[in-house]
Amino acid sequence: MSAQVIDGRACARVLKESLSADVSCLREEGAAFGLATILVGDDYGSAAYERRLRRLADGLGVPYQPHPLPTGTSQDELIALVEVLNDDPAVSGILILRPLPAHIDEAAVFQAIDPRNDIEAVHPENAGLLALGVPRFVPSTAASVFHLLDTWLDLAGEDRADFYHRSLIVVVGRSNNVGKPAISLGYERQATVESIDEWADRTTGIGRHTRRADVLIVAAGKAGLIKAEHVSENAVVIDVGINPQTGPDGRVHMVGDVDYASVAPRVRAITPVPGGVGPVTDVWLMRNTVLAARLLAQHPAGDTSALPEPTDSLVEAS
Ligand SMILES: Nc1nc(=O)c2c([nH]1)NC[C@@H]1CN(c3ccc(C(=O)N[C@@H](CCC(=O)O)C(=O)O)cc3)C=[N+]21
Repeated sequence: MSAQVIDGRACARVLKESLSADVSCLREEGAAFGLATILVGDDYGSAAYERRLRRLADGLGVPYQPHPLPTGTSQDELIALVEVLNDDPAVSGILILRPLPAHIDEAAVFQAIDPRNDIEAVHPENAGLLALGVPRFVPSTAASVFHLLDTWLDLAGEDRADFYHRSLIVVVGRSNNVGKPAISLGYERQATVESIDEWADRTTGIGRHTRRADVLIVAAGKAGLIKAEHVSENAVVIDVGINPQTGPDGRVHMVGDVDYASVAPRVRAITPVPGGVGPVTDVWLMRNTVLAARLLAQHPAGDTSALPEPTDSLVEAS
């Protein structure tokens, strides 16, 4: 039996339609909104992602400001740009692409973002709210992982609450932008959550942990890390990895952290790369940009003493 393929592109199309309606609403209301991205240097994955966002913003009619900066940009210059964007009424969401060059202290830059514009929840206030289970913004990649899971459960006729409640979710990778938020979202669903990284068990290997997973979320950034021997037959596998790899034809293409050819025939369901988590992430970021506009409309610039209480309506679509 081969796994069910969880179709990220189809899922993204549905999200995009409802987002289109939200964008029209914002326009009618005359609300200012838009996405600003900052890309320092020329990281391959970040540049590819930035191009995707540019196209999507265009297609949806979301005003888009790209800010490409040279690798040598200083931390002070970067923070100065963030402060300009914080005060720009035409910017509701700010995305700083990672990784930043080594001479820049990421945490210092993230702290400079106005929490109301912080659509990836990298500012300590928003990261803290997420960890406490009352998120203002849910970071787009982790949000997409659980949106795909929720949607697949509905299609499979599984009761969401019951499924999560009896499931062990194993998250491979502990990054601030994917692994840690995914753990929080798993907790929120009352699942049992285990967090490991690729070094979790140098002597016995990661299989001892991953083989027990009902849901395996892989965000380690290592091509082909998860092979058939690492998964159980009932597992639902979500592959967050997007690793550039040069094919025999000399062209670069993206591969996941899961060795799809060996794993897919063995498990219950799996997301492909490309066409899995990635396309949903793109749309979710736009969605957060629209949510940020609503938040800003309620609390205009200068009103920093009264940051809004996070509410459910600003967090989850369904
Ligand atoms: N602060 C920050 N947040 C990020 O979320 C972030 C980042 N920095 N830096 C770069 C990586 C990369 N990333 C991608 C997201 C979607 C696709 C995507 O949609 N990929 C398509 C196409 C892949 C292909 O080209 O074959 C797919 O998976 O189907 C790709 C890459 C987000 N990143």
